[in-house]
Amino acid sequence: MPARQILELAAVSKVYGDGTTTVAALREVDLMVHAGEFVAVMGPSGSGKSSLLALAGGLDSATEGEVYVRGTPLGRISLAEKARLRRRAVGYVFQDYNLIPTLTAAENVSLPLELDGAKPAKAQRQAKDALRQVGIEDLAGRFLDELSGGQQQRVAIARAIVGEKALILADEPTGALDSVTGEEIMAVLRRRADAGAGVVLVTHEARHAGWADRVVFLRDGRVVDQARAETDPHTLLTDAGGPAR
Ligand SMILES: Nc1ncnc2c1ncn2[C@@H]1O[C@H](COP(=O)(O)OP(=O)(O)OP(=O)(O)O)[C@@H](O)[C@H]1O
Repeated sequence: MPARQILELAAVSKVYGDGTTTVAALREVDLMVHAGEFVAVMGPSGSGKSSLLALAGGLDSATEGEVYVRGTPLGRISLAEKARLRRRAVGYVFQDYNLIPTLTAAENVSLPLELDGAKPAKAQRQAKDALRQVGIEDLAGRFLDELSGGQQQRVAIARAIVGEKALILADEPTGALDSVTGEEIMAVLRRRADAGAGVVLVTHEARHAGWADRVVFLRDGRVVDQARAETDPHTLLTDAGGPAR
């Protein structure tokens, strides 16, 4: 049986702005991520990595092409349906965390589940488990402003993995973490993929890409290379100076 498709970008282009000030952030990108697959996206600054992730998570819309999450075309459903799909199926780690400062760590993680109708006791249990996976279970009752930057980043990761999301999208999720904790987070993402999630990680760190099944390399909004992770990701970085496709 073919692996279940979790995410597909089909000829997706993204243009920001209009008139004379347009920026083509993505150009006809095709990408498929299956259940159980961990894909790393690498590329120079401005190559379109965050744009790709935002489109995959339904936070922004494609200018051309279509994004499918579990087979649902995001461009052809209502905003309410998109919000529901995002809450249920997609975990997103934002670069700037996007946490709610007036809530505790545990509340930040359980809130999306409760908004989606989960019973509070179950949501709190799942939140605690997610915090345990990222190594900060003991900080569950702390408010956000009582946490360090790295601890807040771990709360953001816990919120993305809670409730067994089908698709986990992580934009540079370890910037505030020391290298040992960063590796632990990679192991958490790897485990989520092994349990059946599709995982897409944007990273500058070749070391982290080593946890992925596949590395997608972007340049000027185009996919220029896809390598199995056995390829040393450094090779991709040094090849970046070659001609665009
Ligand atoms: N909201 C926006 N409005 C206008 N241009 C944008 C917007 N967001 C991104 N861009 C432009 O689109 C291009 C791709 O940006 P994007 O943030 O996706 O790249 P990136 O590879 O994630 O970069 P970095 O590694 O620096 O985070 C860049 O030229 C950027 O300036």
